[in-house]
Amino acid sequence: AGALTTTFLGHQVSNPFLNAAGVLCRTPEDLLQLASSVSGSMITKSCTVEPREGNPEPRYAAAPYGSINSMGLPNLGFEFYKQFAVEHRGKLLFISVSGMSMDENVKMAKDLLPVAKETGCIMELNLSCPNVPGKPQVGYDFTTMREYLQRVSSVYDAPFGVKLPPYFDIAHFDQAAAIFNEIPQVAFLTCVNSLGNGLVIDVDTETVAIKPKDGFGGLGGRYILPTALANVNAFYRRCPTKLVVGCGGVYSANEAFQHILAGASLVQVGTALHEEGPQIFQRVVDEFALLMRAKGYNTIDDFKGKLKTL
Ligand SMILES: O=C1NC(=O)NC(C(=O)O)N1
Repeated sequence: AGALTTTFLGHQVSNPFLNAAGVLCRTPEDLLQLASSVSGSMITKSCTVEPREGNPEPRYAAAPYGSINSMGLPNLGFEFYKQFAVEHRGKLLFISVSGMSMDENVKMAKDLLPVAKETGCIMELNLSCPNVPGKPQVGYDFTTMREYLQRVSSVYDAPFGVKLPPYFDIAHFDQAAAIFNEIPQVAFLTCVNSLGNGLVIDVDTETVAIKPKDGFGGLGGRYILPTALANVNAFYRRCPTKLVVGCGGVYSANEAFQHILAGASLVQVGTALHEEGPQIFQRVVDEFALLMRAKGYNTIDDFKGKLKTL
C-alpha cells in the first residue's frame, strides 16, 4: 500500500482525498468522473426526498479568492442516490443527506440503513446548507440539532457523520461538541460547509455575482481555509472518540497537510475541484507524496493531529 493509504471507519482508502458534497456529484456523469478519478473516496450531492431544480441561475460564481454559491440543493432525489449506492463498486462511497425537515431526514436515514449495511456506504447528514430560502441552518440551532441527531440515530444504528457549518465562538465549539459527544452513532464530523451568506460584488457592473437571494451565498475556497482549520482542530480536540473530515480551502498538498495536522482523517476538495476538474486529485496525490517524503513521514498517522502550539 502506498504512503497515502489510510483507513476510515474500517474502510481502507488509497488516499485521504475526496470531493466536497455538492461538487461534481449530482448527475450520473458527475459520479462517473469521480469514480474514475484518483480520489480515495467520493460523496454524492446532498439529497432531498423529492428531486429538486434548485435556485435560479447564475447560482455559482468564481470569485477573487474562491467561490460563492446559492445552489439551493438541486438534486435527483434520494431514490437515485440510494440506487447509485446499491450499484456502485470500488472506492468508498459517502451519501450526503439534507432533508427539508426532520421527518425527511429520518425517512431517508431509515431507508438508507439497509443499503449502508449491505454496501458499506456511509451517510453524511448535512445540517448546514445555507441556501434554501426560508430554511435556517440547523447547525446553528443547537436545540434543533440535538433533536435531529437523536431522532436520526434512533432509526440509523450505523456510524454516520454530520456536515457542519463553521462556528466562530469558542462557546459554540463547546456546545456543539457536547451534543455530538452524547450520540455514539455520530462517528465523524465534517468541518466545514461554506461560510453562509457572503456577498460578492462586481465593481465594473456594480452588480452581485449570483441571482438567488439578492446575491447572498455560501463562500468557499481561499476565503475559508483558516476558519475550516480552526473548526477541524476545535472538534478534533473536543471529540476524541470521533473522526474529523476536513473541508475548506484545499487547493494543493499544502492546505491538505494543514487539515491533517489539525486533526482531519480525510480531506474534501470543493471550490478547487469545481475550478480545476477531477484531475486535481492526481496532482494533489503526487504533491502530497513528495511533501511526506520531504518531511520524512511514512504514513498519515505519523502527523495526523500533531499540530504544535507555542
Ligand atoms: O450544503 C450546501 N452548501 C452549499 O454551499 N451549497 C449547497 C446548495 O446550495 O445546494 N448546499
